[in-house]
Amino acid sequence: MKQVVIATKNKGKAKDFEALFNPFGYEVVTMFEVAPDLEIEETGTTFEENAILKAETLANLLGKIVIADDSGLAIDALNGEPGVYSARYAGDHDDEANMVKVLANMKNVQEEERTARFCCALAIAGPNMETKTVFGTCEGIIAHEKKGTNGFGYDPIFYVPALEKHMAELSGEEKGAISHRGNAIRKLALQLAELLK
Ligand SMILES: O=c1nc[nH]c2c1ncn2[C@H]1C[C@H](O)[C@@H](COP(=O)(O)OP(=O)(O)OP(=O)(O)O)O1
Ligand SMILES: [Mg+2]
Repeated sequence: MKQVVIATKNKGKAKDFEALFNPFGYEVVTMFEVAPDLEIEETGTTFEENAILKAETLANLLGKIVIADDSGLAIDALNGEPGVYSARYAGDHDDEANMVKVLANMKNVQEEERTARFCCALAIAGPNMETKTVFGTCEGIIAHEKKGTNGFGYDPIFYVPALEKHMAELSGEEKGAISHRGNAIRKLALQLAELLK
């Protein structure tokens, strides 16, 4: 099977990418397989900067084409927080604690003010090519409680009005069709077949 290397150590994210790539005959390979001890510090202040950092670091190490994803949740009532710091919002990469913190900060926010979006910057880097980035978003509403067990991160508290479901109630395929990650990948689609051949 053809392979696509993703510079991630997030198993939920890797599953999202599998739903997006497997139908096209690509196996998803992550840092767990190719560089389990590599720690990439996310020092950027934008999603794009961090995606480029992750993609270029792993591409340089492996000498092959790598895709990286830096993503997060931007909540309007919290001035775009947690944003680039989504993974570290409540401390150290704890999805459960991050959701508790969002729900607490949104406690007194009225329905119409609960708008938010997931954002995803993808970077693709490799030998003898200029690093490219694309950006995708997915609009939704911060719910008052968690619902659903699929997905990862903030999916249980993110309500998707168009589908009348929380993101964590969607299958991988359903999520990919409307997600920030899916929307970003679709912007790369034309180049991907050429780059990953
Ligand atoms: O579809 C999503 N559904 C729910 N939550 C999501 C999603 N997409 C990003 N998020 C949240 C999870 C994490 O709190 C942060 C990503 O942080 P981000 O640094 O990009 O990923 P990460 O550190 O988990 O893994 P890695 O850097 O190894 O790819 O935004
Ligand atoms: Mg990260």
